[in-house]
Amino acid sequence: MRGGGGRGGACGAGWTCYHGALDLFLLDRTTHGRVLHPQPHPPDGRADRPADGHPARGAGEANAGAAKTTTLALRIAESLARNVEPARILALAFTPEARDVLRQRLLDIGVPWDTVNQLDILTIEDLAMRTLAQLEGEALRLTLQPRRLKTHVWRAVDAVAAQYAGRPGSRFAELDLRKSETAVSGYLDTLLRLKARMVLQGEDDDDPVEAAEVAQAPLTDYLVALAYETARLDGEDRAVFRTAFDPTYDLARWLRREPGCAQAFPRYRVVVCDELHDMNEASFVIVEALIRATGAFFTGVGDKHQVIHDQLGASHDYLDFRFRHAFPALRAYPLTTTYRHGPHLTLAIDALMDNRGSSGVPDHTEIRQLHYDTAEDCAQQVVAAIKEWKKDKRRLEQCAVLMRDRHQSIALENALIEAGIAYRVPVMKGYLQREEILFLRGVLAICLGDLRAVPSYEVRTAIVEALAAFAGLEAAAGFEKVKHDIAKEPSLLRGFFQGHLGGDALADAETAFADVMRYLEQVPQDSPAGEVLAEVCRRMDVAAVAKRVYVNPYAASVAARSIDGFVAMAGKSGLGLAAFWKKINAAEVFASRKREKDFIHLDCVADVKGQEFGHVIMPYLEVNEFPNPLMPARTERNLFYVGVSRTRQRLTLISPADTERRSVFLRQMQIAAVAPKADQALRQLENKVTEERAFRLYLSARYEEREEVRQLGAQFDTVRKQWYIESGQDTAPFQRWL
Ligand SMILES: Nc1ncnc2c1ncn2[C@@H]1O[C@H](COP(=O)(O)OP(=O)(O)OP(=O)(O)O)[C@@H](O)[C@H]1O
Repeated sequence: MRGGGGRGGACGAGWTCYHGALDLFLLDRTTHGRVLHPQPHPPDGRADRPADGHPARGAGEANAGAAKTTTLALRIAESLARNVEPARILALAFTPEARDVLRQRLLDIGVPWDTVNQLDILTIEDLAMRTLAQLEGEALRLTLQPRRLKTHVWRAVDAVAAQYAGRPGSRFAELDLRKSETAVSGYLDTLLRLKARMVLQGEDDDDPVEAAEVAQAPLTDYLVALAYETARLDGEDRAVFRTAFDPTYDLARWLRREPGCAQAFPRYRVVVCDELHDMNEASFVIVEALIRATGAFFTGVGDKHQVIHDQLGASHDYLDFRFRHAFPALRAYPLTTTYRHGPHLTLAIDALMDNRGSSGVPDHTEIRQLHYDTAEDCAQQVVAAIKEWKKDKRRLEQCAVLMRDRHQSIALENALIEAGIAYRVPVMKGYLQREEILFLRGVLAICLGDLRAVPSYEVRTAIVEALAAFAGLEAAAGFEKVKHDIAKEPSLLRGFFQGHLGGDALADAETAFADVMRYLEQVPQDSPAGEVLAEVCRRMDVAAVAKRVYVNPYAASVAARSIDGFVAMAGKSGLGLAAFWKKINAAEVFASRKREKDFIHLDCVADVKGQEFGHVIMPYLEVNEFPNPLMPARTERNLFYVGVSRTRQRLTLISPADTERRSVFLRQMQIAAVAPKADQALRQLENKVTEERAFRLYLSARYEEREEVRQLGAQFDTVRKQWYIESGQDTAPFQRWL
């Protein structure tokens, strides 16, 4: 049973390596973050050993890269080595990205593929869906888009109006009931917060005025939330519809009401949970019930500075005291040394977060700063930073461009395409495939009568969907079928939308799309693309349409900025409609080509939690971009921290040439001020390594030779990622690697 996956040079050996790595990890007293063990003994009853022997500290210091995920992977590997069946091990995370990183880390430390596949590695939402399906006897279906929830919110508003409003002298007389896009978004935000915190009472329970006060929600929002939930649950246990997070909430409700439901959880013996800083009340109810019902040995890790989902009720309270309160036998171990980057970045991050951490990596992690005047200039700097990395003979796949938001990707993607640099966009779609841009592509396709030029069937379908969403036609009868018909036979596109011109759907639509269609009918095909798209946006008042489509003002503002960027790009290209259409379709072919190597990652910071890259490039570090003024200041700082702390070897920060316009975070990192202290810390680490080297002989063995050297008695240095033998050891068997 040998390790299947793994990065070149990482542990990569089989079972015994788990013990080797685990022992090394446990004996090393410089680890980081926070590890919680509610039960004192692992499954086989052997006394558990603390990560660093320290008693729990009050608030718990935490840094990124302090081996939290690795600790969980090792805990699982250790359990497997002690013959716990894989099917009785559960690894939990809060986001799909964190779940995938945990899975990859197991492969990295050498757990074989087939064993990893037998483990349950789930998000809490996955677990909730699976358990609810079992309790309810059928698979769950989710409604995912907020705009589809709008009618439910409107009905809830009507229900509240019918029940309370206008009662003279009543304390409900001043209810502020509205149905605008902004109001709907506000109601949905409050609803999510109330559910995440589990503070929404039943309709017949307490006095709603008092309940709203306790829940710290405006009375109107609270009543709308109550009416919405009453309709969603239809007075029954089973939900009439569910959107994201509802499975977690519904399972938590079941468990509170009928604790016996917890018997539906499989009989896990070992449960680990990553990113506990993302925990909210509903998730906590589930995890607590799971631990109690199964009696599993639990290990959880978290870092309070990585709380970026506070709109979902995430809080470090769970990490700090809720677990301790629920499980008095819990033991907490601080993890305070990062193994991801050297002291220069560690100390700059400490200055940013007002934290005290240290580094265990004897390397000078470079922090480079570049500056720009315009968005395009910034994108060119990104290209230059990538080329420099390549020139230094580093792998492109180790390079990630991390943005605050997706609207920034237009200039970046164009610059990458122009420079012939391949890129991957794992969570965030490339800009050409995002809904608001698909809408504009749809406009071009109608104008030129050339949807056929889009090679992918899925993208053609998505274009028709986006056009319908922006035109307010999604709900038109038979649209589902029509959408696929058009994708199969692209020539139907124009006719479909023209068909609505004289008819009722478009004429009555709340958007000005009918006017746009009439404009497109007569626009000359050799018109400049930028002008046509700008006119379409003006006629439609596209910012207002984005608010209707995306409901949430923040999401709408990002979409509107994305559209502005695309129209500006069309204008700057100076191309006519046909030439611009050809150019973007060719760009899409380039961007969506599948590649196994020689590509960089392009993603939003919020979506790369848990991951790490050799070179992190953070562009557009300017006022009004990062921090984003629409979001809470603390969350923005945490998000920036998540971004910079993904770095292993090099961090490139790109900000405006004008110092006034630079992001406040750059100043807060105090990069120059901490450098002398970092130099000193680095020297100490290097001395330590030199001392260790006096006792170690490092081997030049390659990854493929790991088994051979291991069997001959070599050991693996996880920091240097290199095999070695002790100085007194017989060197004869190792001559060819010395
Ligand atoms: N004992 C160790 N010695 C050397 N390297 C280690 C050790 N433990 C972990 N690492 C390496 O340190 C890096 C960071 O580890 P890991 O991803 O587990 O940290 P984390 O605390 O989960 O990070 P984050 O929360 O920021 O995502 C990884 O590359 C891992 O292989």
